[in-house]
Amino acid sequence: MAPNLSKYLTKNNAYVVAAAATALWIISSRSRKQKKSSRKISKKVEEEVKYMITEKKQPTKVKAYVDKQFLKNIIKLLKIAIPGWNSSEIGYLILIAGSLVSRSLCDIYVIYQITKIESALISMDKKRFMRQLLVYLVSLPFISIVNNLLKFSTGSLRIKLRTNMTNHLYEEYLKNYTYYRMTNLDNRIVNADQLLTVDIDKFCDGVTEFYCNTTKPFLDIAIYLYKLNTNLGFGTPALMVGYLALSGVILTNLRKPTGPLTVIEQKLEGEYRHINSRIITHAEEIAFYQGNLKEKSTVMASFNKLIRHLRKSLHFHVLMGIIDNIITKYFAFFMGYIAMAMPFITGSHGLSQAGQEERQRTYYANGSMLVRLGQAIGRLILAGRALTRLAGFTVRVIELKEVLTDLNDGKYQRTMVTGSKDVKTNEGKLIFKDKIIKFDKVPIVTPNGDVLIKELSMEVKSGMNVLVCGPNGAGKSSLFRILGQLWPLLGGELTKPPRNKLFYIPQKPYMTLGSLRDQITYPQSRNEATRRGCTDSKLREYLKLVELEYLLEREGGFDAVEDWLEVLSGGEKQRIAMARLFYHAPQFAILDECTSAVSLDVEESMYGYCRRAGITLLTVSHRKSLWKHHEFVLYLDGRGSYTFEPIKEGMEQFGS
Ligand SMILES: Nc1ncnc2c1ncn2[C@@H]1O[C@H](COP(=O)(O)OP(=O)(O)OP(=O)(O)O)[C@@H](O)[C@H]1O
Repeated sequence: MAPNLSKYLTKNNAYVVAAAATALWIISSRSRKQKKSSRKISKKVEEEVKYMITEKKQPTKVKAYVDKQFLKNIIKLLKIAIPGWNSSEIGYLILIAGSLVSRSLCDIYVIYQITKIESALISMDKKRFMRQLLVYLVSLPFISIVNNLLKFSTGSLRIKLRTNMTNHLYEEYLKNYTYYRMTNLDNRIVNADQLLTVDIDKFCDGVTEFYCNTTKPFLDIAIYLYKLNTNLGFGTPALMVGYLALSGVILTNLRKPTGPLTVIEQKLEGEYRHINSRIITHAEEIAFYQGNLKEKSTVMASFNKLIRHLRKSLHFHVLMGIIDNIITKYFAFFMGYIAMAMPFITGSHGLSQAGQEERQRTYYANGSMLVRLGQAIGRLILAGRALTRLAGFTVRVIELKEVLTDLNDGKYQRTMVTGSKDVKTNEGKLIFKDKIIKFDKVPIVTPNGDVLIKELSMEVKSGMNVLVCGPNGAGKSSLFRILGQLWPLLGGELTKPPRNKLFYIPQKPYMTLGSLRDQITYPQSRNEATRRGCTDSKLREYLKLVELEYLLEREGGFDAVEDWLEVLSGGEKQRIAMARLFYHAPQFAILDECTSAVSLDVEESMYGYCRRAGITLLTVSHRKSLWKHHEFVLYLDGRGSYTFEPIKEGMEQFGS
């Protein structure tokens, strides 16, 4: 067991080591100089390029330690990931423990079997040697199956945990308008995509890894302690366990920065991904502006920030790795020798009476077990490292979970523009009633707390189209965000039809992933459309009304699947949105400058159809041509005042 190191201490070896160390020192000092100058440049670029919304926030200290709070948080998350005591997840946990026990037992069996083979060999007993070798050979497939059973159970558990977490969080995220509110009303979470995809996965990986890394060593330690205690007495294993406890405490304290480093790493990864995805989304606009160099500087600033952090993290991990190695590997061996020597030196357990061969056999069998005990202790201490990293992911996922819960309860948190007041949420009264929209002293306030209109009162009955106009930034879209329940109702009383009877067509047309049919029936699926009794010939009629029938021939029918946001022109997308409106035929429709790219004659026929179909329109538009389709006009002056009156002959018409 004892390695003989002195044989390596030769003069030639000393020269080689000294030369290697000098070369290493020269290379590392050169690269340090280069890194310093490149870091200076990248830091300068970074300071010039301000790109993330969070940079407005006060820097907060990240707390992600293995402490009481971590325990509370992880229990909360595990309750989601493991739905109950009789769930399949518990089954997998038991299966993992079972396969770990079997693996440890297999290891012990292999130790004994090899000792028996060696003993037969030393005794020159050919028959016994062949028999033991055969027994060993026969047992090999079984041992291999046991080892891979562990792989299967850990893999399955990981998938199960991820599925449960993802289902739960998406359920919350895509409930009502939470996904909208997370980015528009609350600014605690910046890159929800990173959290929902990567961080959840890493959290589940961390949990599974930690469970395996601790269960196996725990079981190993229990089994080996029992065996060693019976073979060599209490002193030997007790010394090792004492060592485990002490080194665990020291390392947990030294590793404290791992959690916060992980949180920052994931945040920076999220920022970097977000900036990259923006380039993909807005490739055409950037290309027309030839904005590649500007985009490159932004993306590189984000990348450099990430790399600087990763480098800092790497230095910390390397340093910790050195300490970990010393404590968990080399010093553990040192302690192992002392523990093993105890019964031999003191002569306890009758070893002084035993013969040379018996002492040798005891040494090999127990020595191997002690090595494995040392390894198990080392692994347990190293599992602490995974735990500190898991603390980082736990902070990220729990923050997402808490923000989702808050948003679903109507609670928002936002860093306010200096000087603005905190926004109180949902203090107004919402009444659902068919065929009427009535604002009664409703304040129009932005999520930043800026009051656009102190109190708005107006009543729109079915059949009375309203044109909404006013300068940019007056609050036209904001008014509809409150009507559409995206923004909170802060006061007064709002009467409106239920959500499904009010349809909103935004300034930027949205096309979903899917077929041409899906674009018209969005957000309803094909099955829902069929259930409603909608046929393809009806859909063709809607396309004809907006003069898009040619798309059917061009794209290959209603089932054609394309990236419609890319394939269709601006005007075509707006016309599809109108066809969508005809399909849904709501009581009221809000048209927020959604026909700006549509030609006048098509616009004319679209408004005519809405009138015939009994869809009441609230239109935001700067086009004079639309006045004739409306009975009332709401004018917001941009300074906090408004007028709401019927459109009369000879009235001054705003717009172009
Ligand atoms: N999510 C938001 N958070 C904070 N402020 C916002 C938000 N959305 C809009 N605002 C602000 O509210 C004000 C009104 O915006 P709104 O979009 O309602 O204007 P609008 O009258 O529709 O303008 P336009 O004619 O340019 O579309 C603007 O000053 C805008 O900056």
